[in-house]
Amino acid sequence: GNPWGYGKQDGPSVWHKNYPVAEGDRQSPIDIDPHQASHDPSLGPIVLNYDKCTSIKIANNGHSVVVEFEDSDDRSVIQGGPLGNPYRLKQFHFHWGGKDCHGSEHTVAGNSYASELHLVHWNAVKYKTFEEAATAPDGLAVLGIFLETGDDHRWLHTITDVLYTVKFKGSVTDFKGFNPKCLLPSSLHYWTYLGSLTTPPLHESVTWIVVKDPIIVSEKQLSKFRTLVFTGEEEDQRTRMENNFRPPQPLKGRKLISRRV
Ligand SMILES: CN[C@@H]1CN(c2cccc(OC)c2)S(=O)(=O)c2sc(S(N)(=O)=O)cc21
Ligand SMILES: [Zn+2]
Repeated sequence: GNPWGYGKQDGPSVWHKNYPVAEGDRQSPIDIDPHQASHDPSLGPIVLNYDKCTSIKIANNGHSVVVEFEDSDDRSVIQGGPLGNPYRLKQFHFHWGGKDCHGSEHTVAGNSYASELHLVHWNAVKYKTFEEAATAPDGLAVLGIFLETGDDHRWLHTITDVLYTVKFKGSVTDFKGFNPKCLLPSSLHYWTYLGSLTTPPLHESVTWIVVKDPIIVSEKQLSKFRTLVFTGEEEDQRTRMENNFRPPQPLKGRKLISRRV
């Protein structure tokens, strides 16, 4: 079975037993209090160079649905903002709830969104491999985008229409030609802080960049994520994939910085 999950026995409240860093000083997600954020005028805009990005496959890893990218060169990078150099896009995935009232990992003034999209990037300037970067304090940069329910999202269909092909843990499907730029809101006003992976191994290696404006997706599109299961096809247990989010963690004195566009 899974070494960790989101259930009673293996969920976020017991992760610290196998991953003691869960109680560390820079854990994620956090509750974002917009009034606590300091404005840093020297903080520039986030720049996404995704025009040459190459998506490869979509997979169910038993925790979420993940779209993987070719990351053997600098064809798709994020830079600017708090980042000292370009970080390569490796994958994106989602977290969502069983109902629309919760599902995001970061919260804003205590409020949850229905889902949260994470675009995971790594510092290939300083580190030779993703795995090495994933354990370094400046190794990863994750762009977080909130999803709120409302009208249909015109591009999310490209993903929700193929979710039935990755229903079970371990399933993978070719997924080429998808550019995640179509999943971003128009304004990239963001908050940034130093944190961690929100899943085991919970490495404290992430510069978080959380975009303020949500994208709007329909309840019907979101419900398709809940047709995935945490379990493998060979298992007799079918556990619906939902509520795959970690609750907010203590800020422990960290500075939250905000950048208005
Ligand atoms: C299962 N969860 C993912 C684990 N990953 C991973 C894969 C391979 C090695 C490794 O550490 C050495 C980590 S990851 O870095 O791609 C990320 S980022 C992330 S989130 N929610 O904080 O954005 C979750 C995961
Ligand atoms: Zn995530």
